[in-house]
Amino acid sequence: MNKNKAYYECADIIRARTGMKRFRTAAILGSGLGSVLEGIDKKTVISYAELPDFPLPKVEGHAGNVICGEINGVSVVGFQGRAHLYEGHPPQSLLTPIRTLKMLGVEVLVQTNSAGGLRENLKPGTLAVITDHINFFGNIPLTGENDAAIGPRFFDMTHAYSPELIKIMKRCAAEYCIPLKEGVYAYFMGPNFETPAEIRAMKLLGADLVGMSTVPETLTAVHAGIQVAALSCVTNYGAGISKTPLSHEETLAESKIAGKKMSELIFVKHARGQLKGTPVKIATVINFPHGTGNPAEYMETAKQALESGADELDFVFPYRDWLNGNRTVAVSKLQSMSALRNGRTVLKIILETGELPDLKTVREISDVCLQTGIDFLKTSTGKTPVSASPEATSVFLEAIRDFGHPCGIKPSGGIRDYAVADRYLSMAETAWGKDMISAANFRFGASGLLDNLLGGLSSLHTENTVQQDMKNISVSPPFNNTPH
Ligand SMILES: O=P(O)(O)O[C@H]1O[C@H](CO)[C@@H](O)[C@H]1O
Ligand SMILES: Nc1nc2[nH]cnc2c(=O)[nH]1
Repeated sequence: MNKNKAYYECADIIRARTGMKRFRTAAILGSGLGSVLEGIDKKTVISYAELPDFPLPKVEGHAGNVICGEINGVSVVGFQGRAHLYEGHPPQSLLTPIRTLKMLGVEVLVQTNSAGGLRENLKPGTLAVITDHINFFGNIPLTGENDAAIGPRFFDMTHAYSPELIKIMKRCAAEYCIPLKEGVYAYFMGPNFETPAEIRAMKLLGADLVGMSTVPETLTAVHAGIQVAALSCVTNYGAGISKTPLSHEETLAESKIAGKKMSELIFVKHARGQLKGTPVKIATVINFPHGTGNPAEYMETAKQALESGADELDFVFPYRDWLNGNRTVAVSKLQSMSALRNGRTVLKIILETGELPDLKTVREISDVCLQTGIDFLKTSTGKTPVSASPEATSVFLEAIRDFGHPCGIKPSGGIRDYAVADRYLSMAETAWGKDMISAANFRFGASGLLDNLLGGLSSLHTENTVQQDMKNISVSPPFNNTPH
């Protein structure tokens, strides 16, 4: 093998920067899907620009970073974005990323892409596993001199997309309730989207999906003996089927939603794996941050989160519906979310009190939430100019007192120091009695607060006493019975 090839050097750089010798699994994240690996453990980010001969993506939605780390203890190398031939890269330049993976020991490559759907059931937002592809464009990375040390001159493509990996993907999707379709991907070089006649022709030929990527990488990986799985996120119907003109903006907007769905699923599941056997609870936000999400999508996300092991859901109340006079719509969305819970789910409702016009509205929405039987009233997302306020918290406390059934409160957003936190805590103690406050009915939502609190506490107590205090907070009973 020719040791001067750039992919040796790229692999050496990745090994040196990460301190990891070998990676078993790799992922290529397509248009708008780059965020899928953001939350992996032991993350190292390396720009493609630091790697010799690595083709740099020139199109929006392809960040151009290698992200390395671990998921559930498995070493993973991910490419945030890819170069496409339509950007003007010589076909052979696409060998470098895949052969770098080969040099790193990668055995399985999972590709993702954004694609057009050619069938009714492949509508925007659908995820589909690729079972095979059609490629009429001869200009692929493997034309030219063959490197026999990597793979043979002629190679078999009968099972280009590993049947074993397809089975595993389908099994995982079923296990985690992810609707997953399948299809044959037709490769067009782009950069134009297809004509309606091309789409009709592709349908006749047996294609289900259409896109401008993935195939060059699949060919290069199969040649190198790497197993390939590929997942399309359908961002639009193909030309002529779609009612609107196609655009990259649409691709990015749709893939952002699906990408979020993919990563939420991966990371709730991941968090459950990491936290197995510990008392730490897993919560995820739903309909976040504006409360204006598509119900079909956020219900699906919530369902998947629960299936993946989430303990708690923080649902943003559709307050804009409410403020626009669509109160019934807002209440029905709340009820649907509440109905999704299993026996142990804790449901917190974020009212976004800083966006509500007055305290009367805070009270009206609090009452509706309490009647729905939710577990916590939470003030804010932290994403609006006004977050938690003592006034809104006081309305929560009154509403819960008047309702007569246990429900917790969670002031959230903008609470950064001990003194402010203490004020909220004192309000709850006055309303409910000091001994009645526990983690089951009083929480803070403030990522910046913990260090400040621990700092404050440790100046008053020894470390052991602090731990004892924290334990006491979480075990003392809330009301006569726990929140439902
Ligand atoms: O396949 P990826 O790179 O995900 O992106 C797809 O979306 C872009 C068009 O909007 C094209 O690059 C097409 O191939
Ligand atoms: N070629 C092609 N690529 C896409 N990427 C996202 N949608 C499409 C599409 O309809 N056609």
